[in-house]
Amino acid sequence: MEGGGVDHLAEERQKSRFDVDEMKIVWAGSRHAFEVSDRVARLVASDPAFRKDNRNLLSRKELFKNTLRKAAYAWKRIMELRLTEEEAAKLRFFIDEPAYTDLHWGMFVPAIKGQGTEEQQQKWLPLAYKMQIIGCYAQTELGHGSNVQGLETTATFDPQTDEFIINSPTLTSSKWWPGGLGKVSTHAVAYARLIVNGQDHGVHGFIVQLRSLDDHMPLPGITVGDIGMKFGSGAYNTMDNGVLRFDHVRIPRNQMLMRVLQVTREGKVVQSDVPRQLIYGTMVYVRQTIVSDASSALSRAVCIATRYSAVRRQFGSQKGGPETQVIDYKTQQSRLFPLLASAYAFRFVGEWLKWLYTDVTQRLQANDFSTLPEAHACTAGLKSLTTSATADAIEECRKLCGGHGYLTSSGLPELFAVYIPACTYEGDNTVLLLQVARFLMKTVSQLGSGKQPVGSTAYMSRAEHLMQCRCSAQRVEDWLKPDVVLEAFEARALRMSVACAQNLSKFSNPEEGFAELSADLAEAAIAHCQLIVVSKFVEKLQQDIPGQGVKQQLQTLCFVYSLHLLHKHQGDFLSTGCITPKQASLANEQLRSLYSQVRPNAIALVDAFNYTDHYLGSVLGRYDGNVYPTLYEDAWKDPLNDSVVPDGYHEYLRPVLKQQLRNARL
Ligand SMILES: CCCCCCCCCCCCCCCCCCCCCCC/C=C/C(=O)SCCNC(=O)CCNC(=O)[C@H](O)C(C)(C)COP(=O)(O)OP(=O)(O)OC[C@H]1O[C@@H](n2cnc3c(N)ncnc32)[C@H](O)[C@@H]1OP(=O)(O)O
Ligand SMILES: Cc1cc2nc3c(=O)[nH]c(=O)nc-3n(C[C@H](O)[C@H](O)[C@H](O)COP(=O)(O)OP(=O)(O)OC[C@H]3O[C@@H](n4cnc5c(N)ncnc54)[C@H](O)[C@@H]3O)c2cc1C
Repeated sequence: MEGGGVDHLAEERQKSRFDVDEMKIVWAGSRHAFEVSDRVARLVASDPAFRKDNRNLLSRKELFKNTLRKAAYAWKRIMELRLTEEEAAKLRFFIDEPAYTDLHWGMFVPAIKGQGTEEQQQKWLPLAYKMQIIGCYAQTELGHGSNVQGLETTATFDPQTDEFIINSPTLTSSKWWPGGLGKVSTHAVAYARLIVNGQDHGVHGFIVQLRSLDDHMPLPGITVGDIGMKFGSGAYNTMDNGVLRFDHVRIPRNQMLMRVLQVTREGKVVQSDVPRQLIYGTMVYVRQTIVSDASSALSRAVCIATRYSAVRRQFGSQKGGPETQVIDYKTQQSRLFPLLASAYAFRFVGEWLKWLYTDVTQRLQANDFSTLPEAHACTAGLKSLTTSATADAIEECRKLCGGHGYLTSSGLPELFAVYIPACTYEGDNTVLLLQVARFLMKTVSQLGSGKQPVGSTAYMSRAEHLMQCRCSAQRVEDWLKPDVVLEAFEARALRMSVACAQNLSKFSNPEEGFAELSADLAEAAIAHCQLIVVSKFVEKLQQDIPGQGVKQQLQTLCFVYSLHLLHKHQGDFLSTGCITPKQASLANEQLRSLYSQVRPNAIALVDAFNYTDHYLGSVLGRYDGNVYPTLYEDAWKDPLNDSVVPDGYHEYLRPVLKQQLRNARL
């Protein structure tokens, strides 16, 4: 992608045995998606307004103002260039800076679309689309985040005035965390307990104006501000996560989002035939997008670590020749290549999840709610699995880059700091796994009742076979048979779920049992989610994939992903009797051989992500591999090097040195 100087990785690029340009298209999802992405990436990289290499040097105030500037400029460019929604989303992606716009477009707008009536959508969406109002998603409170039903903010209907009174009755009911709330949003979709005639109808969404559209001052009864610095110096501090308190704020009745439940002028509460879980619908949408984001963050870290591993040399010089590239160490390969394979695996499962989400949305519009539980379980489970794996992987990539990985200029510390809250926001990952476990226990309990499991649990319909089958792998090559691998993952997932269900049945109180067994249940949920990822990778390979050697590379990566998981979790596979110790050892032998096949293609496989140097933001991951001179030059740019003798020398250093001198003389 980058052009110019000497390419230190040219030799590596020549080693590859597949058509990188075709792989770029597979990675992007289609030729059209590739072209859009490539064009917008170049647009951002070439515009100095989107410079980001100074983020760590700015104070919080400067950083935030800089983000406001970028967002305004981005919006201006979107208008000037008449960018489509797809192009605007790519623009945001390559600008690579969390901002209030994420919550406006990613949660406020979808909440109104998903939970508002036609009339409400017609009123609010045009304003939001033109950014004449800016909104956030104010659900979490100081006292409750995971337990949404435990929220304390109230929305009490006043029949006299046809209004709701929004109130924060306690300190713990203060809204806490919503992005874009602290300093920017003019409006919020705020979640509050609906109280009508003294009766509590649970949590619902309300559109509340927070700030004046004239001078941006908070409206009467509103207390609002930023919650303070977060992990890392630049990182997520570009976002104004906020605190919000309501003191009996009045809003018109028609600002309650009423697709699920209506409150009439007379104060009658009318339940529509839409299930109340739709109130959680925005979270389902965002969890789905987070899975695709995981493959982006992971591929970015892997790209940096892979390129640098090919540049970096340590030990092994023969007769004064060059030392060994660290990428040639088997330990480096066994740590790095599964992460490379995971990036591709998450990409494909993300594509599938997007399809599933689109499908469920279309069904919901036609009042078919049957696939909602499946969509919830898949989005929750895959969000949890992919974000946990990605957060761990970014840190692993830092370690794979040795000492230089710890430098800000490697790009990895900031990526880590920005990424890790994904394990918490949109649902704590453990809480989400337990949602999947509930879904699995329900499915297992219905086996044999005549109700056929469908979708991601369809494999459970072969329970009789999967509970007793023995893995057929007898030779190393057998682990390259998709059916053999898939069956091992299916049997493991089912047996772990069934074991949990059997243990649960020993408890007279199911909720007590669920709490007691929750650690095992979370593991069963992970096994199920890993199976989904493996099976979607295998399905991807059944498609027609053009390009010389492209499909073969993907096959290799698919087996690296699967066999690496099998090796890592071999305790599960062995204890459930899905494979024997001998078969585990054969699988590991196959894995080693696959690493050797990945090695010559590694650089080309990360080039296929088509990341610009601007987006990567890493000296170690530069396309041309020209790492050392750039590291050296960059060091001198640090403000500490502005003066040869540091500020503070005369006050704090010289006296100490002089003191030592006197002591030494004594
Ligand atoms: C400078 C740059 C400028 C660029 C400018 C460019 C401008 C233009 C750009 C345009 C494009 C931009 C695009 C941006 C896109 C960005 C994407 C967004 C980014 C997101 C950032 C993240 C911010 C974070 C936000 C948040 O965190 S919001 C808060 C999230 N909170 C949670 O997730 C809470 C977790 N808790 C829960 O979900 C629930 O409470 C619970 C499920 C854990 C428990 O709930 P409850 O107690 O009610 O439930 P039960 O366990 O009893 O279950 C009851 C039944 O309901 C089912 N259920 C539960 N949840 C759901 C669900 N979600 N859907 C369906 N069904 C659900 C259960 O299964 C139970 O069912 P059953 O009864 O059948 O068993
Ligand atoms: C960067 C960031 C941005 C955010 N943006 C927004 C936003 O825009 N809007 C918004 O409304 N919110 C936002 N949030 C809030 C976020 O959604 C919550 O923090 C998240 O849902 C987790 O909830 P919690 O903080 O209550 O965690 P807790 O539930 O208090 O979790 C603490 C610990 O308890 C464990 N735990 C909790 N319940 C259970 C259980 N039932 N079983 C087992 N273990 C359990 C968890 O696993 C965790 O280890 C944001 C958060 C962050 C960090």
